[in-house]
This record gives sequence, structure tokens and C-alpha cells, in this order.
Amino acid sequence: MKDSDVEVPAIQLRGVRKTFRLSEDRNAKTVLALDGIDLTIRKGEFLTIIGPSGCGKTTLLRIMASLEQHDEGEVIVEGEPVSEPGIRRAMVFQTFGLFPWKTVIDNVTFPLTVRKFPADEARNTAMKHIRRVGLERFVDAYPHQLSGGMQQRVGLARALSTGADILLMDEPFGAIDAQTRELMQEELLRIWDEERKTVIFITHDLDEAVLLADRVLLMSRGPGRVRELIDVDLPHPRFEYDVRGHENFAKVRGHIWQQLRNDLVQQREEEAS
Ligand SMILES: Nc1ncnc2c1ncn2[C@@H]1O[C@H](COP(=O)(O)OP(=O)(O)OP(=O)(O)O)[C@@H](O)[C@H]1O
Repeated sequence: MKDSDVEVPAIQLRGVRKTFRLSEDRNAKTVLALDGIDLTIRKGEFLTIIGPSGCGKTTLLRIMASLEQHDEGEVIVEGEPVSEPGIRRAMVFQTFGLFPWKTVIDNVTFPLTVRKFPADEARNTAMKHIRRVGLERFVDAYPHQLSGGMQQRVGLARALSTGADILLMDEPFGAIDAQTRELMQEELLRIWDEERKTVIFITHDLDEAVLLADRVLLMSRGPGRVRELIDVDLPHPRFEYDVRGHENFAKVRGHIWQQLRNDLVQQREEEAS
């Protein structure tokens, strides 16, 4: 086998450690948010991240996006060590991250305009993705005129428009009502099925973590570490098939819940003592 036959992973983390200082003061208290994270994410993989509140999920994702600097270790994107945000990675935030003073089309074209795309090309690319998420009737609307689910569709269209092949999603459906959330999950799975982008997706929702993922990264209670990587053996395309009724769904869900529950019980006991 030649070296070129070996697929380069989308993202590799080696020994990543991150400490936060709670104020500018050199003697201020510190929080160890992540410790010794080793992780390889395959190209085209859908990885969900779940773990107790405060275990470092967002910090980990922001480090993968180079929006946060790590203290130790290496972040390698498509074979290259990185320290700054780049066009191969796009973030989608829980709070949508839209400019309230810009229309839908201007929000979606924004990252392309910043990169000096010709106006026509930026608009055509943006329109293609706005159509894809079903918002063509709302191109001239402002974010406050849209529901939460629609605003998150704009966030998704913007991330897709950048052409990034790695989507870093921080609880993107966390602020959306339960039914819209199911629709958004279907839409995301459909897009993923068509384009096979690498998706790294934080969630607090156990069902969502299992439903969407090829693999679930279960993190341990702070300082954040990789507790377990769990393969999800469920058929595709999942949006056309009710995987919630599949025996593997219950098995994987039950296993993750057991681990999370242990962490929560332990935390309660420590707080009480
Ligand atoms: N800018 C910051 N300054 C100081 N401490 C921080 C900062 N950002 C995160 N932390 C701390 O780092 C730890 C990990 O935080 P992080 O937000 O990554 O966790 P999380 O798993 O995403 O949490 P949640 O599930 O509640 O969203 C927490 O103890 C948090 O208080």
C-alpha cells in the first residue's frame, strides 16, 4: 500500500491541554478545561460529542476551529498543523451567530464577501444554499422576522456556502422547539448524506447524539478527557428509516446513559459532602 492510499484524517488532536485563567492576574485561579485529548476524526465522519455540563465540549470544538488557543499539544487539520481559523472549517452556533442588521442573503454571503468573492458568485452560491434549506422566500428578511428554526437554517446555509468540508456545530438545535428540531435533524442528515462533509456536533440530547452519529465521543467530567468513543451501528439513510426503534439504538443509548448517570451521581455526592 502506498502512503497516498492512506486517507488523511479530517482532524487530529494530539495531547491537547487547555487551562483557563479566571482573571488577568498572574496569580489568579486556573481551571483545567481539557487534559491530554487524543482524537482522530475521519473524513466524512459524523461525530457527536456528549458529556456532563462544563466538561469542555465547547472548548474542544473552539480549539478545533482555532477560535481558542490550546496550551499544549497539536491540532492537525487535513494533515497540516493549524493555529488560526481557516476556510476548511465552519462553525454553526447555538445562538445562530447572525448579524441582526443584515438580511438573510447578506448574512449568508458575508463570509464570501470577506474573502473577496465577486458579488455575483457570492450571491449565486448563497442562493443555492438558501434554497437548499428552504428559505428562498425569506432572502430579504431580517433575523428577528424569522423563527429560531429558520434562523438556524440561515446559520447552516452560511456554513455550507463557505465550501468548508468540516462543519463544527455547537449545540445547533439546542434553542429550537422539539418538533422543528426533528425536522432540522432530518435536513442535516440529508445534507450530510449528499455531501459527506465531516460534521462534529455537540449535543446535550442523548437521542440526538445517537440518532445522528457514526461515532459518539463521550467526554468525562472536568477536566475534559476522552472517556469513550462509541461506534453507532445503525442503517443509513436514517431520515428515511425510524432508527429509534432499532435494537442498536436502545443498546448504544443505554450504554451512554449509564456512563453519564454515573458521572452525575458522583457529582451530586461530591457536592453534598
Ligand atoms: N473563557 C473562559 N474563561 C474561564 N473559564 C472558562 C472559559 N471558557 C470555559 N471555561 C471553563 O472551562 C470548563 C469547560 O467549559 P466548556 O464551556 O468548554 O464546557 P461545556 O462542556 O461546553 O459546558 P456546557 O455543557 O455547560 O455547555 C468549564 O469549567 C468552564 O467554566
